Amino acid sequence: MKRRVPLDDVLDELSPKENLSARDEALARAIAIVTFRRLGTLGRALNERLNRDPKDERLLHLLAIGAAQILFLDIPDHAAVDSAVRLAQEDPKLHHAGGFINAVLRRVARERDMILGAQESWLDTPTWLEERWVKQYGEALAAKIAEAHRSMASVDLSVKENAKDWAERLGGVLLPTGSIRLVERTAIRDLPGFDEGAWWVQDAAAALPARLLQAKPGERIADLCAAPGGKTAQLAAAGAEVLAVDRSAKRLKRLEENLARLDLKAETRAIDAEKLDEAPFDAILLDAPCSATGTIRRHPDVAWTKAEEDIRKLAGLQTRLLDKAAHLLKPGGRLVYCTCSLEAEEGERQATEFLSRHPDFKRQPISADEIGGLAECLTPEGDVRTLPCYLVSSEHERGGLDGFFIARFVKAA
Ligand SMILES: C[S@@+](CC[C@H](N)C(=O)[O-])C[C@H]1O[C@@H](n2cnc3c(N)ncnc32)[C@H](O)[C@@H]1O
Repeated sequence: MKRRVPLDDVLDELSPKENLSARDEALARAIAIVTFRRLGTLGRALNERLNRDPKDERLLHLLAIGAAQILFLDIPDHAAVDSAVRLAQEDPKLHHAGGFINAVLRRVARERDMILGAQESWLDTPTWLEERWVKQYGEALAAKIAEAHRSMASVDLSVKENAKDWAERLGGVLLPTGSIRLVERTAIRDLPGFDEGAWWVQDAAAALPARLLQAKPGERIADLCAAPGGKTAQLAAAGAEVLAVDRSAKRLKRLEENLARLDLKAETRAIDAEKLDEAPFDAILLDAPCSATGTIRRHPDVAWTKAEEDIRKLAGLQTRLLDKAAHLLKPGGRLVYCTCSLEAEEGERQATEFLSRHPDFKRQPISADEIGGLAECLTPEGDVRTLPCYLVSSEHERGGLDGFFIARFVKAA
């Protein structure tokens, strides 16, 4: 959080060094994720139970991860307390703090019901994001977004074909948008169809942009920010000849591995899309880099590692990539722009400003039928705006959608 590095990157760096087993790594990840998800609740619970402000930051961190396990994970209280005390004892600066940690965490365990009973919608959201979302979505909807971020996201799959059959085989639910939602938590690699590459993990909202591009067999399509390749896979599965571009060679390698498992083909190019020089394409998908505030359910660290200035910088990059995409498109070609952000600067505003900069482009409004009838996800302009509090169903414990903005444009013939 201090270095403002995404949790996944930190864990990727630490796991090999610490030589963790897969089980321990999964536990470490779960503890870190829930600590970020409930950081506000944890901070308040601890503050109210500390009669002095601990000077040592690491002491606070140990208390927070201990309290996160006690309050939100299926870990016995004594194990959570013990591991926090042991970690303190191994630290020369904190070895004297064992008794204090023990007392505070045992009190958290005793007062669990009181802590969990007093939950306000906004407690786990940084103020700067709360202010933005209230301004953009209004008080009531914004509070629902904040509440949705408290729950884990569901696991959704995109299939190459026969979605209905696969939903049955996997014991999942076929969503109106065509994705399969898994009802029970399971190890993905052990599920039928993984080894044969019949499906891939992709949030139901993330599956919409490529579908809305309506790729046809043989069309030449550029996916300008392609890795790790969920959308490239959809375009290739539809029979298009895809050029998958990404600035990161490392992420593009993951895309290649993913496509190999799925037995799908695409040409790949590790290059900054702003520098791409190619003959014009029939269609372009631009899933631009963004603040990712639409994925906070999956990556709760985003809320605490991103800042307002990131949104400004990323919006500038999105604008440049949109202009580049406009240039790379054939007359009559289609462009789908999307970001997994809840912020208007990265979505609605980009679309409006793009149309005023490019009079040769028109918006091609999206209809409810194209997104499984989810009319609540359509803006008055005909763009798509999904939110984590949409598509929640009582049939399965976990619901929701990643927060995406999607607009579709056509270049004049
Ligand atoms: C939102 S992710 C793409 C996710 C991907 N479309 C999918 O569905 O799996 C954005 C990607 O853009 C890449 N990126 C960022 N800036 C770029 C640039 N200037 N040119 C090309 N790729 C870029 C990042 O490396 C990252 O992989």
